[in-house]
Amino acid sequence: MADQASIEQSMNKMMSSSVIEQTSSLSISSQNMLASSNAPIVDFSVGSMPANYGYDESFSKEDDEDDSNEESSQFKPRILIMGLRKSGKTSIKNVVFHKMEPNETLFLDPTTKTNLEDISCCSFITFQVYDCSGQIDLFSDPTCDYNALLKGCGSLIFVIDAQDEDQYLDAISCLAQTIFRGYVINRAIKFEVFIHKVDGFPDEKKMEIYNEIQQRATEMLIQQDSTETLIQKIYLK
Ligand SMILES: Nc1nc2c(ncn2[C@@H]2O[C@H](COP(=O)(O)OP(=O)(O)OP(=O)(O)O)[C@@H](O)[C@H]2O)c(=O)[nH]1
Repeated sequence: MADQASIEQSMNKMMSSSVIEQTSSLSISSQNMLASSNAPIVDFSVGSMPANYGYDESFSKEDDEDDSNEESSQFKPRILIMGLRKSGKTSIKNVVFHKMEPNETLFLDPTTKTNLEDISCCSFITFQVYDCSGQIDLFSDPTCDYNALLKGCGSLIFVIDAQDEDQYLDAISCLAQTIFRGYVINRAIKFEVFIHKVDGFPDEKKMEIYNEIQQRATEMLIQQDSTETLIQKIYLK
């Protein structure tokens, strides 16, 4: 099992890479999202992964020790990258994990199916990254077992293209749907929203986009919450 401090270090590295430096990150804690109003606030940050980060609740350390290498590989911490088409998911993955030059991302082909990759930062830091295709809706694709995918997911990164005004509202709506459905399947998922492609925008515009996404996503989540629970806190990081 990977050392938590090392995973933390590698994730922090990921967050400081060049692509993400140009990306405003709005982090939403699922525990806070739909928690009842008197529940404690549990802030999530990249530096605070729980011990069972990315594992099914049913998975225990003993299970890991008993399993063969092949079997235990399915219990590696998992990160899911989702978002509409051309939002920049594969670019982020390649720049962060494969040291691709940002300008080379111009030539990436569209992702047509969910790509799973094992990432090894060193011999004992490994995790899995799922790059989902923005061309298909994960929740209505009969070939995708989204239940299993989300159940074993520790963190879900949703990428929004800040430059694509045509898909902007659709992206926020998809984000709200994804959070809502993901939370039903796995309450431990940590949701990270990357407001991407803000390079070239003045700070004022960045903040405008940031606030709009936060506000609209909050409204949509409140609408979808059929119980009496409320979004308790959304915070910026
Ligand atoms: N301006 C700008 N463009 C970017 C950035 N990151 C990625 N892009 C461009 O966005 C386009 C789409 O990037 P992809 O990574 O293929 O997007 P995707 O979300 O994986 O797309 P699908 O395969 O359709 O799901 C490419 O032309 C990238 O060069 C960024 O930070 N800024």
